[in-house]
Amino acid sequence: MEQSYILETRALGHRFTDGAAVLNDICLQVPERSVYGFLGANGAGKTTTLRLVLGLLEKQQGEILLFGQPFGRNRLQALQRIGAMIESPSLYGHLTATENLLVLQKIYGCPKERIALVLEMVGLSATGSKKAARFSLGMKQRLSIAMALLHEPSLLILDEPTNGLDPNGMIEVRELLLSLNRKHGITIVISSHLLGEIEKMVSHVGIIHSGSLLFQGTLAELQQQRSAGGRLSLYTDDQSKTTSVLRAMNIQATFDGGKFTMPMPQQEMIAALAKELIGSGVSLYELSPAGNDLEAIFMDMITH
Ligand SMILES: Nc1ncnc2c1ncn2[C@@H]1O[C@H](COP(=O)(O)OP(=O)(O)OP(=O)(O)O)[C@@H](O)[C@H]1O
Repeated sequence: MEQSYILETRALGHRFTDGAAVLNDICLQVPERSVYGFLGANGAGKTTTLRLVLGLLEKQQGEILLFGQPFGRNRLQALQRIGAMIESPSLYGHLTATENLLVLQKIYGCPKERIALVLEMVGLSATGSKKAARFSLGMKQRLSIAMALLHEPSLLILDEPTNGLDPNGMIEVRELLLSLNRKHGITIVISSHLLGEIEKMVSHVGIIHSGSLLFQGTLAELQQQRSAGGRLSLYTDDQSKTTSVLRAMNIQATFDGGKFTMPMPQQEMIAALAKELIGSGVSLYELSPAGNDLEAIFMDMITH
């Protein structure tokens, strides 16, 4: 059975006036109830893609499908089901959290009760008469997310919501998004230029570089892709004895920065290597995958 996507783009392309193409053939596939991390360095094309998806930029090339329907035809119905935060949050600094939400509630015409509900969802119920201008950046981000949630969207599109946050603020936003996804079943598309910031919350990843999608799949698939070409790192107390053991076992390794690295051997070979080293009186400090974290995968993909 063909998988259905809550958001799909087909061969999406874009070029700003007089400029070179900034998006080429972007085919995003965002499964329902996923947390989709849209990753790319500054200028890769994330914001442009998301603006096109939200109809904030006029589509030039390709197709956009939202909730299984072509975007152009069902624009308003689709937008009513999407909450978005593109670039920095725009809040009224002289108003409280509730007052900021009241402004939007009147525009959307949604029930007033939603205000207390979304404040609860983002953990801002207790901010009372405090004006938004006096909120921390993390609180401002959460208020913006509350605003995006007011009309009960089933898809949330957030452009770099952790930008500029300190580690605590990032954890706050991450936990909030995870609970929105798990408890309320909201599909989330979140863009970031830092994989480390979002890898703990995403189920799917799309990596964009210079306007082209380099990878798309589950987080596990991304990790597998890396392990296939992975390396093993070895750190011992005795370089010369270790070199002899490696030679005797016919393992090609390089020595750099106090550690040996080698192409990832089969599991049995790793066990045999550990046994041989210990048997030769070598102290084994570390035997682990090298450069296998997601940040390394990401850097590897965008530099090759
Ligand atoms: N209004 C515009 N006019 C001309 N070029 C633009 C415009 N907006 C973006 N660009 C260019 O399009 C490319 C993609 O920009 P975009 O903002 O989509 O990247 P991004 O991945 O969101 O990066 P960032 O993380 O810096 O926001 C960049 O080269 C950018 O300079």
